[in-house]
Amino acid sequence: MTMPYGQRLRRLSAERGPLCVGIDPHPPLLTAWGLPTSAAGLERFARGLIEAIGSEVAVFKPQSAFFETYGSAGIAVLERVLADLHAVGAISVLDVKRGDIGSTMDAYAAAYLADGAPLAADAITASPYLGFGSLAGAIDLAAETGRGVYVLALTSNPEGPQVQHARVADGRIVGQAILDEVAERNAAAREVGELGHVGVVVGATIGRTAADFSRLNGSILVPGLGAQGGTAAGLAEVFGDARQLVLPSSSREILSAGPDPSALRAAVGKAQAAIGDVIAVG
Ligand SMILES: O=c1ccn([C@@H]2O[C@H](COP(=O)(O)O)[C@@H](O)[C@H]2O)c(=O)[nH]1
Repeated sequence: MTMPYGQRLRRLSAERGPLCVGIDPHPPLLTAWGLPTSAAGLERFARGLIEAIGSEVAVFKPQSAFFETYGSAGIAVLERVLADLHAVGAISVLDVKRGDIGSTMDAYAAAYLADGAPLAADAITASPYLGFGSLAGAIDLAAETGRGVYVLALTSNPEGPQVQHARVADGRIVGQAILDEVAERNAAAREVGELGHVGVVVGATIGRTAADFSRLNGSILVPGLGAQGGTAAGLAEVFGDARQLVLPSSSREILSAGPDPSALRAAVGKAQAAIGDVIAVG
């Protein structure tokens, strides 16, 4: 039977360090790497990155938008990137931020979380803003197949609080209500001392927060480091005692060190050291 996502993530983070490298092939990055802004350039960028650092990083997060830009050719590259990540033993979190009515969400789940699906990843990002319950099919399928779902809770962008800080009927902010829903889905894993398979996305940029992560028992994917202004040192302030759950994610800051493989490895090493000073995984 496949190992549950939470266990796989814990094991690999302990081995390689808790770092997620985002694969965000922005056109200016392709140009800076001396590559054409085409599906061929995209492929050399993404697969060259994995060749350089794939065996040293626990988690990669391909950003689907940059692959979709090139249509079916870009999606074909994404399929090969997901296969490469599997081959180097890294965890893939496909950043697709899907969210829809339940019946359609089930189809997205079949596309990304079912065994044998061409675009199957180890986890996806999902949006709960059609209601947390609409994600139930994806969360259930992920549990069955040893995969994960990261639910947007408190995002890194400045517009996020307009929705995520609004109050629900009992006075909690929406972001906290999402954290609490995720905690409920992870409660059974908590009882057996394992990390649950439902994670959340919380930006490194949100600053000091009253959010309560104490019952979460799931991975906290934390984008916003580097290019958006978040720092590894700031993680302690944002997450306090929950920082053991944090999976910091960095895209442009690391990618801009390429294409030289040794420079990419140095950028990864630097990020891992800075994160290691704040988070000890065991
Ligand atoms: O709250 C969120 C959720 C997702 N993202 C995504 O992460 C990367 C960030 O890239 P950087 O270059 O490290 O800024 C990107 O794919 C976003 O779509 C996020 O930034 N914030």
